[in-house]
This record gives sequence, C-alpha cells and structure tokens, in this order.
Amino acid sequence: MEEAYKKIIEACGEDLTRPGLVDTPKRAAKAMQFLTRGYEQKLDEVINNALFPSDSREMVIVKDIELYSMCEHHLLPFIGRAHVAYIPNGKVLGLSKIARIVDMYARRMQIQEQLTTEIAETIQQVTEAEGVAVVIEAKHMCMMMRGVEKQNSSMKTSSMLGIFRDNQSTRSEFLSLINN
Ligand SMILES: Nc1nc2c(ncn2[C@@H]2O[C@H](COP(=O)(O)OP(=O)(O)OP(=O)(O)O)[C@@H](O)[C@H]2O)c(=O)[nH]1
Ligand SMILES: [Zn+2]
Repeated sequence: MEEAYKKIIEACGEDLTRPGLVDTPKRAAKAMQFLTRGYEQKLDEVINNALFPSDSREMVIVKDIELYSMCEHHLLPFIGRAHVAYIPNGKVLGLSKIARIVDMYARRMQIQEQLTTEIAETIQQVTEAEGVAVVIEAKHMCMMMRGVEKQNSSMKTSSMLGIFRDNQSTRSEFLSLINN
C-alpha cells in the first residue's frame, strides 16, 4: 500500500523527497488500513459472547451512532449516523456491540444501502430478534467536494426486518422515537 501511495503522489505531480511528503506514503497506508479495518474483524470476536438471556419483548433503540465510511465508487468518506432498533426474542445484545457491528461494516468500502442492510441482517442473525430496524443518514464527500458539489443534501436509507417490516405501528413507533 505504501508503494501504491508513492505512485499516486508522484502521479499528482508532487516531489516525494520534499520533507513534508517523505513519510506520507507510510502514514497514508496506515490511515487507509485503519479506515478499512472492518475487513479484518470477525463477528464472533466483535460480539465476544455479550448476548444475555432476557424476557424483555420491548423495543431497544440505539440512536445517533456516528459512522465514518468510505464510498466504494470514489474512495471518499461518507459521514453520518445510524439508528438501530430491535425487539428481543429471548436474548439481548450488549449495548456497545451494536455500535461495534456498525463500525465493522462502516470501516470497509461501501455504498450506504449495502451498509444499512448488512448491519440489520447481522443483528437479526446474532440476536434472532422479532425484528430489526436500521436507519442511516449520511453526507457523501463525493457529492460535496467534487462532482455535483451539493453541500446540503444527505442520504437516508433504511432496512426493516421481521416485525418492523410487517407491522406498521411498530415501524411508526421506531421512526417517531428516532425523530424526537
Ligand atoms: N446509491 C449510492 N450511490 C452512491 C453512493 N456513494 C456514491 N454514490 C454514487 O455513485 C455514482 C457513481 O457514478 P458515476 O457516473 O459512475 O461516477 P462519477 O462520474 O464520478 O459521478 P458523479 O459523482 O455524478 O460525478 C454517483 O452518482 C455517486 O453519487 C452510495 O452510498 N449509494
Ligand atoms: Zn462516491
């Protein structure tokens, strides 16, 4: 990756020997590895057995989980928040693990729709919940810094599984709670 960054910097017309740039390929490679660390994570390690038996059948919502991802078309960031809900069916997931699952998929090359679906399906699979809902709102640098150059638009995506898909009032409750 370091060698690849050397080529990119040179292709931009820069001088790799100038002091400010000498260590840049190494730094950039390290940064890119961090931004794509989700590829190295394993779901079992992320969950770390933090699944607990519970009789609760009430909706659990984790709101405003900030996320930093990278669009797979331009390798530019998209930045936003995820709102996640599920209705337990015998077990609940450790609170932080929901944010960790968001990160595991966000720290990859993504499109927002796919990211939203992957988070929802993973939480469904792990918790065997009655349903899972995920909404992501994000701003895409590829639309802001370049291309169409729109600074104020944001993208909203959702994935509704199980009871959130089948039951209008459950879905409405979730949507009104995240909009408050
Ligand atoms: N659906 C979706 N599209 C995305 C996402 N991130 C970036 N894009 C879009 O991917 C598309 C790629 O379009 P292309 O025409 O191949 O690329 P481009 O010439 O760079 O497009 P412009 O951005 O319009 O300049 C653009 O419309 C982007 O806005 C995403 O998360 N979801
Ligand atoms: Zn893009």
